[in-house]
Amino acid sequence: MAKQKPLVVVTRRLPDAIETRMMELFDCRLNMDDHAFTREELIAAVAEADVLVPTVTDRLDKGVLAQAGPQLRLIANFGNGVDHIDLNTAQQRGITVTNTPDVLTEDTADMTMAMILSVPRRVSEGERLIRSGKWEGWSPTHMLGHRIWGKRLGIIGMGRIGQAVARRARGFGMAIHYHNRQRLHPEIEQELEATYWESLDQMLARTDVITVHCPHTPATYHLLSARRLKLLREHAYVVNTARGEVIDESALVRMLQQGELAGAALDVFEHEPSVNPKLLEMDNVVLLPHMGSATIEGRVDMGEKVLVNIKTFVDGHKPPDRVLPNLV
Ligand SMILES: O=CC(=O)O
Repeated sequence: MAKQKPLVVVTRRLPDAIETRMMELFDCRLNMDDHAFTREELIAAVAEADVLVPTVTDRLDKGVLAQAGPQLRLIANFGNGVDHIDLNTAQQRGITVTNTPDVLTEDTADMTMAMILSVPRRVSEGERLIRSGKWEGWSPTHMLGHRIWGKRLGIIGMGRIGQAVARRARGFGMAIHYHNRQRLHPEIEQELEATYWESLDQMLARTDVITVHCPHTPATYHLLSARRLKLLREHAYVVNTARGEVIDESALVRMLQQGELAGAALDVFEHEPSVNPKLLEMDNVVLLPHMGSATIEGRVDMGEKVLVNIKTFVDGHKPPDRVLPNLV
């Protein structure tokens, strides 16, 4: 890199310790009021930056990346998912892309487990009742939910997060089923006592709770389509801490409205930050504002990864968490 200190543009506020270190290492432009960048601001950033540190709220599509200056060599994403970045265009332009895997696995799995428990056991509903001041005391038939123990969990996408969810769910007495492009190594499958379904359709028809852990790619867009959602049984629950786009959200809402599903717990949405208003009216739905990896420890670890990726890259080495160029 020609300049001594590369210009690093960071699109959102990061934990203090990370921003401080970032400013020591690089010539940094931070976003002090933490607003989500507009398209114009993103275009200005890619036109100028040597390194861009975006997040999931920045749509780096073909049009934006087409305006990148030749000096933009690295997009060091703060986050695991890179579906907001047009990887084809980045590849054509020879831009390296990194992400922050591993460090958010356990936090996201914890949140997923909380969501798996929350709808069948009516956690949010109960809390709302107390806050409304209308609770009249315990009764044997009041606020009955459904047992989780002994139920079948269907995991779509058995990567790091899917496996971490499987480990937790086994502790809650759930039977683990999964669908993945590739079958797990037999040793891991055995350790998790997991049943592999090559056919997603077949798994959907046989499980009680479905949880999504695959990335959003062109191949997984609406993987849970209207047709596939219909394969779920009426008592089934759908949990999503991955990406909203993997589920046909309108079809999901229709089914919930018609009582064709028992409930859903959603941390991600197809058109974030908008949430389908019909979901807001449903008691059997738990809604969270994309908080899967939102722990202080996790966000600091993610920031550390971003620092390491940038530093190794500007020092002329291959950054550890490369999404592009592909490792293969
Ligand atoms: O959603 C958050 C991430 O992809 O890290």
